[in-house]
Amino acid sequence: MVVPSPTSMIRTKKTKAVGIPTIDLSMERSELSELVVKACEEYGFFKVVNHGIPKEVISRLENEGTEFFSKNSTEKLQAGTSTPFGYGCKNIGPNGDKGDLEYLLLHTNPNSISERSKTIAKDHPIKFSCIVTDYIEAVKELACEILELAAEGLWVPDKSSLSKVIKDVHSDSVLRINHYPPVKKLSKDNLDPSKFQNNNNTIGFGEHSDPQILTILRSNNVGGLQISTQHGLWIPVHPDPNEFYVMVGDSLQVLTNGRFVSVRHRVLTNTTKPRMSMMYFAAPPLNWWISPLSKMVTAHNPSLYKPFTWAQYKQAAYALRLGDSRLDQFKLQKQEDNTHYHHDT
Ligand SMILES: C=C1C[C@]23C[C@@]1(O)CC[C@H]2[C@@]12CCC[C@@](C)(C(=O)O1)[C@H]2[C@@H]3C(=O)O
Ligand SMILES: O=C(O)CCC(=O)C(=O)O
Ligand SMILES: [Fe+2]
Repeated sequence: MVVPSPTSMIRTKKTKAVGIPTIDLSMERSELSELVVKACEEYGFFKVVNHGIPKEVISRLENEGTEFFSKNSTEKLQAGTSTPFGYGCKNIGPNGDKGDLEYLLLHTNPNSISERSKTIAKDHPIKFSCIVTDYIEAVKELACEILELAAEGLWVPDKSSLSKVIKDVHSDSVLRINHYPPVKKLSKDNLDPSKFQNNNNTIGFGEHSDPQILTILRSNNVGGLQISTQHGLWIPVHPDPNEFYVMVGDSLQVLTNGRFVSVRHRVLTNTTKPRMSMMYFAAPPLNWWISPLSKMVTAHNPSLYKPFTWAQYKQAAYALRLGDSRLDQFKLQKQEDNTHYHHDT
């Protein structure tokens, strides 16, 4: 069932109610797949309930995050600075983007996790590594389930055409744990009403879309996340520590030939409480080609994008600023005959 969550309901100037869809995964499959497609088309964002991920899998990772971020900065820096993996503070990405946060960015490859665990959790690396791996396995399953429902709802002949990409052992998926300390100070910047709707807050994580296929997000009970509608209206997302939010990434927008939209989002900091969020960014292997699924391309609906590999897209993303529309450089001109750019599925 898609229900607008009351706390995220806001009214536009036209007094139209907008609410973030909530999808109950215990529902009947054919109905579910339609709801997933609808939410991905309208918002590129939805909440899932009855996801089946045990509470302990989530709380163990949350406790590890709390323990890590409560260390002093010298200790945290010993985890290795984010280039791109490791510990980062204030700096987001390589091009000068700043946020009021600190984070741990980990590749989901098991060898990479066990290596990083030795510096992140020096006194219990094996336990840390198991907790991170268990969480990743659980959210990967959830991401696959959602991608299979999406494929079913789109009537793609091979239901696993999207999920198999992130199940691949060479998948380039990433886990990020963000910690936003409370920010009280009012700077000149956040008094500019053209920039932010809530001028009591500073930007924790600037506006952007995620480049990957799908993001599975979970946070503690502290809000701050906002999503942008396709009309540019910012909607606050109510925090729910027991549930997950799903975001369509740029790559899924391309795979569906623009039918699904990657959601632009940002985080405003809280003035009193720290926010902690965990994101699993489901990505293909580096050498994997991203282009619209053949089912999504017809003579009337030609391909909107030039094919590119995930490595090429990542390179483009890392060359740009956080908020840049990095898909623009892969868009095809409308008049070109581009029906042949698609995957054979
Ligand atoms: C400024 C940047 C940070 C980012 C890489 C980028 O150059 C542009 C995209 C950013 C983003 C957003 C989603 C999660 C993330 C890990 C990713 O893959 O792309 C971040 C990158 C990052 O924080 O390093
Ligand atoms: O911290 C959050 O809630 C979202 C952060 C985010 O968008 C990101 O890390 O890509
Ligand atoms: Fe994001």
